[in-house]
Amino acid sequence: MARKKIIAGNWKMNMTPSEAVKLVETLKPLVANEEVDVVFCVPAIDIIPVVEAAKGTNIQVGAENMYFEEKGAYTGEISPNMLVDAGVKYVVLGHSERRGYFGETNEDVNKKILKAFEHGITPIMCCGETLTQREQGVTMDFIRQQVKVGFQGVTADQAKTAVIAYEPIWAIGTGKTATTEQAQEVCGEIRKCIAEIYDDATAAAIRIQYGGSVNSKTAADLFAQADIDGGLVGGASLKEEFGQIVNYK
Ligand SMILES: O=C(CO)COP(=O)(O)O
Repeated sequence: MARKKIIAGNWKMNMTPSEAVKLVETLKPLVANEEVDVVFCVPAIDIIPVVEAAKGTNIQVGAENMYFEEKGAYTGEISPNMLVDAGVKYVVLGHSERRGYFGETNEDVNKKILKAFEHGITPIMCCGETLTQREQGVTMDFIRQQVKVGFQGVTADQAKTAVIAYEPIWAIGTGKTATTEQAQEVCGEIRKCIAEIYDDATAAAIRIQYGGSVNSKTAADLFAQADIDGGLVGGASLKEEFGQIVNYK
């Protein structure tokens, strides 16, 4: 069965709650497309107003992070239950900004992925290499490790529903999109890695996005690649352009 494309916006640390509601109102008619899954991953404080503003539309709401404990003395963190109760369906985990600025390890990401599944939230696990790693030819070794550790203890049935976002760090926020060939090559390798960990059926079901300076000009070519099932979009998800990306065909 063909995989349904999933096109997600990652707002990062942008949009106050009132700005968020305005943006949803603007984008609502533009992102209408039942053929793809449309997800807005928004800052924690925007989740409740965005869920409310998106009611009755095809927009699903995601979080940008989540903690791996159920509750308790973890000042500043957000639990899976809180997200579920607020109406969240997806959570971005292991974004390179969280790994880079906040020290998240593959092991942390793994704990979060397991917790997300336990609560019925679909993880969007990010992976991707730095420019130095690409130049050194260790891109796939690095990503394989991120995927292997990230998915430790995840069952095949869970993995089938997961989303992996391949985001080369050198392409994030730089305006430098990976070429379609580069993006397809790595996404194809990630799918092979899933086949090795699980089996062909799991590899065929899991959705793999590309992220890194995706825009309305590059989306169609990227999303037409055999192993690219959509995108994780930063900057362009905050603009009307996101409507063109969702309706890339
Ligand atoms: O990090 C990204 C999405 O998670 C990509 O961000 P940009 O689309 O702004 O490059």
